[in-house]
Amino acid sequence: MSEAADNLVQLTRAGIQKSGSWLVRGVDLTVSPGEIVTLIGPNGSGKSTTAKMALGIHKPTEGFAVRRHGLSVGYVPQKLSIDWTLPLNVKRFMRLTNPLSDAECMVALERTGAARLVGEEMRTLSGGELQRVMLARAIARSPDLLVLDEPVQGVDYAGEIAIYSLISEIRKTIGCGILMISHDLHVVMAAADQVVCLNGHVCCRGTPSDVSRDQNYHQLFGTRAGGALAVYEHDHDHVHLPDGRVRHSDGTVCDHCPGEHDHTHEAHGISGGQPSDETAPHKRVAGGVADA
Ligand SMILES: Nc1ncnc2c1ncn2[C@@H]1O[C@H](COP(=O)(O)OP(=O)(O)OP(=O)(O)O)[C@@H](O)[C@H]1O
Repeated sequence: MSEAADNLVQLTRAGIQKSGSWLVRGVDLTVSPGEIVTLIGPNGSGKSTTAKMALGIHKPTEGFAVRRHGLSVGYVPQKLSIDWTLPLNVKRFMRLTNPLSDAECMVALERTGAARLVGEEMRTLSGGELQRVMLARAIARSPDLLVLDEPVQGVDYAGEIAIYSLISEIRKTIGCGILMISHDLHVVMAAADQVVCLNGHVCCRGTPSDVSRDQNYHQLFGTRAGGALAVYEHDHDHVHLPDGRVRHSDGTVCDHCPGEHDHTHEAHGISGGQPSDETAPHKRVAGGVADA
């Protein structure tokens, strides 16, 4: 079987023109099973339009969009067109477009950590809860391809990390390919296998570290780019030495320290250099998000 035939979706020189203007043009893109591809770019750069070409919602004006035969897709759109004044609980929402059994609803909600919300009114959910419910609805039928348009909107920073971790877990358990859109640069870059940076056309592309070093990426995002490709660092005010002792930031060393050490969690750009010796702060990737 050819490589192309293994792809869930493939865009080739794809573009969309409306009223004489190109919304996006010349996009080459593939998503394979188990792969996370992230579209980044400023507002209006064509991310949603590109995703909609991949989904088949928009037909390319030029180029091609090819989906694998019989492809099943789960989609979390950027906006829901729901009248929030009407009563609608989570279970009914899950079934709006999907004839799911109670058990199927619960399995999907459990997978996204939202089972306790099943009887809640949609309009009362927090940003993070809403995203988990939308994810549950999208994965309820174990799709081959999951398309997520801004999956962390309305979610605070800690919640973002949890959601990206969940997305990474979903990719592993379901084995689906994921096309994800974000204009956030920080954690999302580290969560992807491939990054496609759009600005009406493909500005640059590659692995997260390729893109973070690309001149075009830096020109597009300026100073924001420097802090991108964030991994979730766990910084300590102290260093654990190889012999088990602890050295504090003031240079003092002790054999055993009672009480808690101060730990802070921050996102840092990978380009800032990798810690390499025992003096480096402990470092881990947020929730295993960057695990390929
Ligand atoms: N149906 C349409 N008709 C005309 N123009 C459109 C249509 N849909 C999108 N556009 C325009 O195409 C451009 C790309 O829009 P798109 O929604 O794809 O961008 P985006 O990168 O997803 O933006 P954002 O980050 O703000 O969500 C924008 O200038 C938008 O106004």
